[in-house]
Amino acid sequence: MNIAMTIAGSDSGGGAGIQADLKTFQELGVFGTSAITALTAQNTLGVEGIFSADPSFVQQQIEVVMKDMPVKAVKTGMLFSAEIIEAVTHSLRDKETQLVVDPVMIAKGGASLLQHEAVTALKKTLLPRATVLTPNIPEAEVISGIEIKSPKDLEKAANAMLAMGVSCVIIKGGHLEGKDAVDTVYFQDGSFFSMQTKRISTVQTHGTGCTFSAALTAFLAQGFSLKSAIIEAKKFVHLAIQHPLNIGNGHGPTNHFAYKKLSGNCEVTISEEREFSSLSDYGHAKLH
Ligand SMILES: Nc1ncnc2c1ncn2[C@@H]1O[C@H](COP(=O)(O)OP(=O)(O)O)[C@@H](O)[C@H]1O
Ligand SMILES: Cc1ncc(COP(=O)(O)OP(=O)(O)O)c(N)n1
Repeated sequence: MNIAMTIAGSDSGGGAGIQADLKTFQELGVFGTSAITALTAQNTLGVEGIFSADPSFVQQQIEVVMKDMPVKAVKTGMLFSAEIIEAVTHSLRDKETQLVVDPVMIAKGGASLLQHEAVTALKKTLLPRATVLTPNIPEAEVISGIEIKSPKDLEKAANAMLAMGVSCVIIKGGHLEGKDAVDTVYFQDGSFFSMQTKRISTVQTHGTGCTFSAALTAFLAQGFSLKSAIIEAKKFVHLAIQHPLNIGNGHGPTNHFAYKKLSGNCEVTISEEREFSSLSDYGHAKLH
């Protein structure tokens, strides 16, 4: 049995965080373990409370699991503070496991899930250890310090993040407008591809980033190559958005059952064209 770990915050509403990650692992046939960094009191309308875990207890959760079980891939989500980021980095120091860092900063409702001063710790300690970094556009701007207004800016921001030591950067395009949802993928060796699905018009998008990074982690734990794991994760999140469960009165959760139910049947267009010539509407996409 392949084992994965999520190091993230709990979402009491079940659509994001630890809950989304474990549901995704389960649907993909991977045994899920977890280290909880914070509890949130949250529903589809927003986050009403945050209770941080003690950094030493986050470290203990990771180390107790890892000394007993062969965890093949790890993802991080909400890490909340510099102290928790340092504890996580310390716990993973001698481990060879692949690491997906989803640099969760702000929830859809506007609540801050990462303290402002923790960004430096994220960049200096955790990113050099990461296999893949999965920022959305606003997170990519904060981490890279580059304002993203065009596809050229995306590349500049990705290069700035690759220079921090991460092996692969996926800049997610959920926050753009345009008829397609385009994510761009950059590697240390200079190679690149973009992946594109039809943008779905919906408010049922709570936890899309968590679900995408959890699916990527699950495919890596199963031994998929990095490129195929990324593409399958895109299919998983697309189908989860496309077949909503319609729960709650705000941004509802995505449907983690859809990928398995539909046997992963989803069209993704892959392009290695850096000039985005095949992504005709991308240059016109507007940022939120
Ligand atoms: N409306 C949508 N239609 C199709 N795909 C989407 C939509 N919104 C987000 N996605 C996809 O979901 C994944 C998560 O992206 P995003 O929503 O930007 O992350 P985050 O939750 O971190 O803000 C990406 O693969 C993105 O392209
Ligand atoms: C506990 C917790 N972790 C992460 C998030 C944010 O998840 P994300 O996938 O980025 O989704 P949205 O906030 O954009 O819906 C969260 N809300 N709670």
